[in-house]
Amino acid sequence: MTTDAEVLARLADRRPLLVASDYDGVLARLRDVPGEAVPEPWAPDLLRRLAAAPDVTVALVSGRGVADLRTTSGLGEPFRFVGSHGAEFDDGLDPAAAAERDLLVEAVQPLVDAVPGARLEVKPAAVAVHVRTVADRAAATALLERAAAAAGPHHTAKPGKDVLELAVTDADKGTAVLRLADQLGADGVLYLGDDVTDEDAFTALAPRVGGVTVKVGDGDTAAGHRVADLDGVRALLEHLATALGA
Ligand SMILES: O=P(O)(O)OC[C@H]1O[C@H](O[C@H]2O[C@H](CO)[C@@H](O)[C@H](O)[C@H]2O)[C@H](O)[C@@H](O)[C@@H]1O
Repeated sequence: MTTDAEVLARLADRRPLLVASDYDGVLARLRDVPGEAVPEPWAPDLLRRLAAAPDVTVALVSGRGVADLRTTSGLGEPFRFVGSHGAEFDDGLDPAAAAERDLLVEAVQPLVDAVPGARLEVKPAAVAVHVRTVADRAAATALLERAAAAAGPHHTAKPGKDVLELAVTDADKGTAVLRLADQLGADGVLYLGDDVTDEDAFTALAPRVGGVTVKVGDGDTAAGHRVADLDGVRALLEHLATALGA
């Protein structure tokens, strides 16, 4: 960590500081069953260490609903939670979204039931069609296409790792992170993410002075920095904690 060490040292001097991280694939290893994706053993204590530093806020920013994110991660205070790809802040979501989502469930559930290994996850403002455990990859691709068509153009399709989410809002992680940063009056923002929907956050933060974005893993990205995997996330966050004196 040569250049990155300098970047992190400069970031640590900025307060208030927002440390925002995607969950799945960054703080928790990807698993076949979403409910089993618990945090890496090092993550809770390291995040608490960061959050204990003066004027530092740690936020989890996920495609999961906030309630699911809290349950699966086992995390609570003092962290902030942004769920449903930015549609949910800590707790709140427009109740009308649930009714709209139920219509999506009616349209998509029969398609999912027809493909062995596929699973439909029902979230506060979206449904997620999971195909990680579909052995027939052509059938998996076809299912995602059919689900997108069944949802129609008035829903927001968000592709991810072996998943297609169909959301009833057009919220994204970029606007959500900027909103949280503005709420906090943040002078510095760190954002880590591994998936397609994290690109919205990387892009939103790119022009921001004091914004540092980190892509986890391979693939094209708008992020300014990259780490290879979850061990790289751990090293980076430990480095930041040390720079913060935490
Ligand atoms: O924004 P994130 O925190 O990265 O959440 C994105 C989606 O993560 C979950 O799905 C992903 O992780 C699962 C568990 O490891 C894995 O089985 C699945 O293939 C991945 O796509 C979660 O289930 C979704 O609701 C999130 O939107």
